Amino acid sequence: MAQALHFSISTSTPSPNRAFSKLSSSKSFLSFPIRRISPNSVRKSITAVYSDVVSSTTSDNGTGSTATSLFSSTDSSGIEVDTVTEAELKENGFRSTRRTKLVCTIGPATCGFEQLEALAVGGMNVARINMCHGTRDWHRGVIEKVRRLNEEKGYAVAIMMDTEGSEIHMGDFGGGVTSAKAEDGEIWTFSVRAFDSALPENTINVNYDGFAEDVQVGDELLVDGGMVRFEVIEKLGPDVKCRCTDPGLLLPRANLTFWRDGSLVRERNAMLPTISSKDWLDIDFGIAEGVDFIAISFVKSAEVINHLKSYIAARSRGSDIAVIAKIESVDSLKNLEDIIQACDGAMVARGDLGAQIPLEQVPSAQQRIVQVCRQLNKPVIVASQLLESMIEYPTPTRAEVADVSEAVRQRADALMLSGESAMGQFPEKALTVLRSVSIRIERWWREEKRHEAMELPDISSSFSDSISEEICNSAAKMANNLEVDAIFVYTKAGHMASLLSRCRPDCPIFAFTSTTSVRRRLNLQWGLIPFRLNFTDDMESNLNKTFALLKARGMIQSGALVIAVSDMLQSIQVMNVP
Ligand SMILES: Nc1ncnc2c1ncn2[C@@H]1O[C@H](COP(=O)(O)OP(=O)(O)O)[C@@H](O)[C@H]1O
Ligand SMILES: C=C(OP(=O)(O)O)C(=O)O
Ligand SMILES: [K+]
Ligand SMILES: [Mg+2]
Repeated sequence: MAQALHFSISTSTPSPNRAFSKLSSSKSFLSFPIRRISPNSVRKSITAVYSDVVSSTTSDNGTGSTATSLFSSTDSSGIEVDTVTEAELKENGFRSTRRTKLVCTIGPATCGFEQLEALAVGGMNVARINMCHGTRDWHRGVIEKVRRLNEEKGYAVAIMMDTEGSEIHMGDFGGGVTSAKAEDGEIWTFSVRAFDSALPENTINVNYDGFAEDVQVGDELLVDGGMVRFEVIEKLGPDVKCRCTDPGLLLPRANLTFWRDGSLVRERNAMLPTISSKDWLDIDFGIAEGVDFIAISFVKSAEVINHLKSYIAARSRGSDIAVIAKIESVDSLKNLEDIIQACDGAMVARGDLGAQIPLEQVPSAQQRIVQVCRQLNKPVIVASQLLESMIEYPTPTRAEVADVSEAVRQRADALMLSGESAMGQFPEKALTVLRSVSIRIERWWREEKRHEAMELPDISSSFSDSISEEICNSAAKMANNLEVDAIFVYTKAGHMASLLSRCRPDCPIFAFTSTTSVRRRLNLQWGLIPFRLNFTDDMESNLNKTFALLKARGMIQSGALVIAVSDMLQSIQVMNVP
């Protein structure tokens, strides 16, 4: 098969601008010669066409839901983008758009339509529902409201369903009790008994039947990774009596770990399946509801991810639910590379991770997970306790702001709120803190011109993929060197968009996709501004159409310098907006 690369230059109407002076004065920013076709030409479009690839690249599986946003329902040839991004682009231009994505856990504090809308306005890209809590009907209600929000108001908020996993945790308190305080020295009973009426005082239900057998007198029992600690003092049949050694607040369904002689007791845990029978029912629910992401708790190995992916593929033909591996156990760290390779994205689930490894090792684990994900081109979310104090207080601690900054500086794809948005008193304020800290840090490194020199390994498995990868690496580098205003990528399944995101360029990446579900999924990835747009294989007409639509809405201005990349034509073009 002939696999030739052809480079061509196209020309268009002259207009004096920055690009021209840059292009004509630059030494040679590309390794191949650029032939001037017309001395008058100002717009140069350098196109590398690899024709054999056109048909074999990404196929558009799944048509996605037929979104009828207010902005497009009257005109199928229109462009769909959310009002927040539109306003941001109009007011601040390209460079100031936020690159780090934001995930909010939805709970009682945020499950109303107006509350969800306020989060969307505040920059929520993904709504997470945690199947540890609430009923399926409750979660269905949230999904419906997010869908309605997307359809009525033009958002593309994606839904992530997080499974419970089969780790050991406390039950609900019953009787509408939402928390309990354990005081120093108090005796509490942890029981596997099935209580038919209200729980006796200072009693906690444990979900794992083997609990009373597994623990030993003298063991240390950690609630929620050490937020509250107990010492086991006596075993009485199904009841385990414990003395509180570190007081604190007990929350329903908090995770339990037990430690013996300073190490985590894991033998029995290891026999529990990663995906429990309840999780499978929740997964069926997620597939039926068409969620965008399914996050799997306590992943131990790549096999479980592969298993789930083939299950989803068989169950939902053509759907593109992405599987997110939660890295929150010792085993998941041991098998990190294999797990990341197998999944579609990962979460640094610091809550449980901090209960399984010493706390002082969590930051280096986070750094490693973020780096491996970036190298293997999988989106990564940094989660848990980012703004924990904001569950109760309207301002974050300085330490929390520093932690958020560090995750942004590591160029994680996304930051996540848990309790802060699910049941805290200041969900919108917490989101505002994530947003403003992200924007500030991102601006800072652009001002300092800190391009990151991370070694990105080749990850392609075919020659065609290698071309896409090289094009994206080059386009991102060109974008930085030429200081372009934006990269445009026309992408069917989102692959080219994610390869560009992986390079973390200085400018935003406008990702145009014809599929609503792909648009939602791209919402999790760093630096991507996903638009839904019908486009063809004719790049010239795609670009003209895009420029016209974006200009009409005031989202770009004439003269802006843009690099366009496409996965149909495998091309790079540099041009000014006419
Ligand atoms: N669907 C829900 N219904 C009720 N409470 C919830 C729900 N989702 C989350 N929460 C509350 O928010 C807290 C933080 O959420 P999250 O971090 O997702 O769970 P967990 O603390 O179990 O790891 C939970 O402990 C719980 O109190
Ligand atoms: C995000 C986490 O998982 P969950 O909230 O489901 O425990 C975590 O442990 O940090
Ligand atoms: K969970
Ligand atoms: Mg967890």
